[in-house]
Order: sequence, then structure tokens, then C-alpha cells
Amino acid sequence: MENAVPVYILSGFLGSGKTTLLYRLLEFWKNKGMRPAVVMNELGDVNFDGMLVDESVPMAELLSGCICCSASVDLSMELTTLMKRESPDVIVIEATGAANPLDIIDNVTETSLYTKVELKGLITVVDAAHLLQLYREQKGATYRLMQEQIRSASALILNKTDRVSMEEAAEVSGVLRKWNAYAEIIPTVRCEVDLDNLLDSSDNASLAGTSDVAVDDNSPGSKAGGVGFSEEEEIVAADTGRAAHDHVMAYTHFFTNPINSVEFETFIKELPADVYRAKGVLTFNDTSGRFLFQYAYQESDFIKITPQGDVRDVAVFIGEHFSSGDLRKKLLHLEGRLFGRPAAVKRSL
Ligand SMILES: Nc1nc2c(ncn2[C@@H]2O[C@H](COP(=O)(O)OP(=O)(O)OP(=O)(O)O)[C@@H](O)[C@H]2O)c(=O)[nH]1
Repeated sequence: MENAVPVYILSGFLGSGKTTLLYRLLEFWKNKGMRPAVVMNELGDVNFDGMLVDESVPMAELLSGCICCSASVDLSMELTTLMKRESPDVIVIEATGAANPLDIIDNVTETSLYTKVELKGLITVVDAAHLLQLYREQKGATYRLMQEQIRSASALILNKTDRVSMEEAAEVSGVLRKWNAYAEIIPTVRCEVDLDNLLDSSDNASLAGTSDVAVDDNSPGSKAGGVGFSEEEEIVAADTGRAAHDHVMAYTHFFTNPINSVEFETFIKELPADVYRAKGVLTFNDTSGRFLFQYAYQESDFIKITPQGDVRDVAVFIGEHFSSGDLRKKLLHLEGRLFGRPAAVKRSL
């Protein structure tokens, strides 16, 4: 398509390294004198990842749900508006880790019928250690979703290879090849990759959405199923009209008081295994400044930040079938307001 703006989709399960790759891509394009724009999608109510993106990068946010489930009009509208308002040279869509990429491919290709955008590639980032663990167990909704994200990719980043041995990296690489015969597989730590090569290989590979890859209609990302709300807390349904990722849930906790950093680290170490991802902005009472906190599969990171605008202390916990009530109690305890009025939102996705 002549003069169409290239669009790349970043896919990959929660915490695999999509945002890490996004930051690299943005720097790469800006260094080439290009104007990239981003569509960011988060399961929670807050766009933590956007906080570290340079303000010069135009950004559209789709919060509190998953683009693959929301009416395609949401994504199409954001793309069209970004095109008109910002005239970018390239657009990246960072999907939530629970997104089914085939639905997003559909949305983008549909948009390209009336807006000058062209889907160039779908880059899937894989957490080597997490996939290996799921592959050995060979079951679960997350496993099937990851499989779909890998199958649909035009390029595969095998990330977090620092968390596996060389033999294990080779084993996971074999799994990726088995599920996707065409995409280049690039092993990385923190998504450090030759980006010219990545984009070239992605551009040259075909996308599963336009080829004949088999898709399991009962897969977790497919549009089916309602969600029951049973907790007594304040509950906000993302949009009951939307299809749901019924295995994935998010709990958002708004903090009123600063907490102790050591106690918080202990709380994080004791998180149930079913909580596989958490992010937040926090103020501690024993150290100065504010922190962007990240947690993925037993590893946590704290980065000192100065959020723009009025950002409350808040943390989002994402996982499967965990007790948000238990997390809430522990967090209220850390805040010293166990019997205070709940300031929490539970969302089923
Ligand atoms: N050990 C290790 N950690 C990594 C690597 N790449 C990223 N991380 C860390 O993993 C966490 C998640 O990385 P993100 O880039 O935010 O992952 P994501 O896929 O965008 O996460 P979601 O947006 O929640 O789906 C962060 O704390 C990163 O610093 C890696 O290669 N090795």
C-alpha cells in the first residue's frame, strides 16, 4: 500500500518483556529522525508503562480491558485519530499480555481498509523460563494463549534467557519452532536485539492472520463466556457487553498511606503463585521519592520516578483465580488501616 503508515503489534504473555522492547523501538525510531506513535493497552486502570515513555511520543491509551475483546471500533478509532492528529511515521500497538493477537490483526487489517495504515508485523515476546515451565506441564489456559501468541508471530523474541540454562534455551527454541515454522527466533536478555534485523525479518515473514494457521476456537482469548462477580468489594465491570478472559483477573489497590519498603518486599515474596504480574506506583515511609514497581514471576524491580501530573499511589495485581480479598487485607495491614473503608477495585476481565 503506497504511503501507508506501518503498524507493528507487540504481543506476548504478561510480563514477558513487551514494554522493554517498546522502549527500545521508540529510541531506535527517534534516533532515525522518525516520529513513532503508540497505542497502549492495559488490563488495569492505570497505564504504568506509559509513565516512562518520553512525552514527545504521541500515545493513545486503551485501559481497563483487553483490545482483543473490546469492540474493534475502539482500536480502529484510536488508530484513525492518531493518524489524523499526529501524522506518525510508524505506529506500535502494545497489546495486553492476555490478548489474542488474531483479533488484533483483524482489527488492524479492517482499519487499513479506510485509513492509510498497513500491518507490517506481529512481534511476540516470550519469557523463556515461563514458557518452559508451562510446556512441561502441558496444560492450562495461559499455555494455550501463549501458543496462539507464538503461532501468530512474524518474529519471535525469546526473552529472559538469563533465567534459563543454555540447554533449556535450546529446548524452548525447539518448542517455538515446532509451533511457528516461519518466524525468526531471536534469543535475548532484556530484549536487546539488532532492531534493523528484527524489523526486516518481521516484515519478510507472513502473518498468521493472513495464512492458514489452525486456531482453537475454544482458546482463552476467543470471544466467549461471562464472568460472575462474587466479591463484596466495590466492583467495576470492564464492560459487561465485552467478551471476557475468564481465567485472568486483576485487582487494583489504591493506597492512602505510605508503606514500609521492607514489609512490602516481604509481601511481594509471599505473593501466591497465581499472581504472576504486578505493577504500581508507591511511596515508602522509610525512603524518599516515589517508585515504579514491577513484578513478574518471582522477580521484582523498583525504579525511582517522578510521575507527571496527579498520580495516586496504586498497584495492580494480575493473575488467575487468586483471592483479591486476601491481598487487600494484607495491603490494608501494610498501610495501617486494616479496618478502614475499602479503597479497592476488583475487576474481572
Ligand atoms: N531477568 C529478566 N528480567 C527481564 C528481562 N526483560 C524484562 N525483564 C523484566 O521483566 C519485567 C516485565 O517486563 P515488561 O517489559 O514490563 O513486560 P511486559 O510484557 O510489558 O509486561 P505486561 O505489560 O504486564 O504484559 C520488568 O521488571 C523487566 O525489567 C530479561 O530478559 N530478564
